Amino acid sequence: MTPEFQAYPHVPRVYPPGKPAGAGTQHVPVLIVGGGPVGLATALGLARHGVRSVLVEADDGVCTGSRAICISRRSLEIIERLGALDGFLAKGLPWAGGRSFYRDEEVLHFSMPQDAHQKLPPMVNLAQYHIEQFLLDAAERHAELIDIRWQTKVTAVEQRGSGAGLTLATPDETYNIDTDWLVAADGGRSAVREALGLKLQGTSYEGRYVIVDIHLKSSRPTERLAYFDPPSNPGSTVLVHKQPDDIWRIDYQLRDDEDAQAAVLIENVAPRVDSLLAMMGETAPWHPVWITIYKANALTLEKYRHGRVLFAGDAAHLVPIFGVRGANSGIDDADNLAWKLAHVVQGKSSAALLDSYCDERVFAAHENLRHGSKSTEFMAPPTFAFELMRTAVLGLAGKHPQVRSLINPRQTSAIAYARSPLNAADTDEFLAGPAPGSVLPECPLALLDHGTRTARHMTDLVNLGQGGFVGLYFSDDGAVPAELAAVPGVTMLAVARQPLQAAGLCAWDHTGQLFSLFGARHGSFYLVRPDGHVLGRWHEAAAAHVRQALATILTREAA
Ligand SMILES: O=C(O)CCc1cccc(O)c1
Repeated sequence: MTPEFQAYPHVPRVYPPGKPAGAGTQHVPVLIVGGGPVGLATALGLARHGVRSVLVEADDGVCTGSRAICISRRSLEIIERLGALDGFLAKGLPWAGGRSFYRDEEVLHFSMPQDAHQKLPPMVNLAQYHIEQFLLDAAERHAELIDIRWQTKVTAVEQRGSGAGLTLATPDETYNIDTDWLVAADGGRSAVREALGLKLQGTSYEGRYVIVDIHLKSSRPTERLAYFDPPSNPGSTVLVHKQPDDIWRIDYQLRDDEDAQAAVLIENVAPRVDSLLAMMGETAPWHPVWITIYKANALTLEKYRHGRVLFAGDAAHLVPIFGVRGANSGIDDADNLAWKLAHVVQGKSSAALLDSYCDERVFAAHENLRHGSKSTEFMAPPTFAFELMRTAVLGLAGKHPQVRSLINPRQTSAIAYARSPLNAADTDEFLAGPAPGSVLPECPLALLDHGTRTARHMTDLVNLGQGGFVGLYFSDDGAVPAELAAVPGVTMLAVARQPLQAAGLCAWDHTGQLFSLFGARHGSFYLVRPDGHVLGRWHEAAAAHVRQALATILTREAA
């Protein structure tokens, strides 16, 4: 019998059409198109700096259907800075690894980096409507800075030297709006990208996957399960992920000769799900919730800055789902863009800073596409040669651990901007620690704030900068030299072996690990950007080094 569809256990709020702020053409400093995770994260990032934005979204609320499902540790770090983490941790299902099977043999058991240093799980699973809802809840707490206009479509974009003019249409009216800066976070079918006549470049893969969300009660742990040529679905590749609320995501590969329209019909999906669940030993009744079809794309724009228009997320790049770099790379785009755009809007930096958004995030997209393409070529071999290689690897992996790394799904991880034009190149030799452009390694510490001690982690220190730069001065006793403490625009903290002379904020290395993790000695100094990437580091830092590194960013000449 064909199982009955069930609704997702989430009833999204329906918002009325947004309204223009008054009569005539309104002028706003920043207009964000797209109310998905990337648009919301950008608006929240700007709000953190006190920058107002108008966000327009074509739909009447958060998305229906579950799209992205895996949020990485790096994204969670960013989301914490945006003030939205609690819901992600309360609702999301944490996981740290997975298993791959070839026919009926387990050929890989992988773990993502996870140790006692970490504050956040390597990954949490939750539906995209949850992701959007938690970000939206945070945005609604900043209603004075974020003006969200639902049911608002972009029908025309005119680029100007000083910004852009847009025509917006709601079911009730059409109006014009001018903006100094336009952020296009309007997804894979971006209306802004279309209006500007820009094209994504790269590879579109032919292999098709059916994506099914089902409702199923099961006490299985949360892990990534990949089945290659399983007895339940011979010749196919199947991925299984657990989501909150007894929802399960199943992705299975279609044969080349299968008809796409027929493939998404429940009568054709149900037998495959039945046989998969039977193979897995799942006996509880299940119900389909959502079915769609997917083809992997590895595409990007060549530039993400086009004058006053900035592209982010799927509007800028389309990354294969395998390895979960889609939503996660978009959240990273938003994090990189928001502080830079805020600096420009507030007159602290010239518009040229936004070229580094393009440099860094286009570089990141190419890294993501490289890994995502390798994963796709393994999950859905595009040619006979790839197929042959995969069969050989899977056949050998059971007995030969050396080949197992080729099956590893290459899950997303933070990207180091090793060649960023912003980096202050190393002039001192560091034997360990994050190089300029890298993110901070995680480690527990004790934060002392004028005598009060709290348990914290390294990445929490980025938040103490309240959107600005943070200086970490490694010191035996917790004292920071007066000339460093006086550098404007930097929240200065001592990282102390023993906080005997600590005045103000001090990170006490109470477990004795921080100095070696950072390759630091007494006097070493790390300058950290608002997005947690290292700008520069020195063993004997002078205020002049820090001022010079900041000057690359905090210049006010017109671009
Ligand atoms: O585990 C993977 O590599 C992909 C998981 C995933 C992510 C987003 C959508 C989807 O259907 C599966």
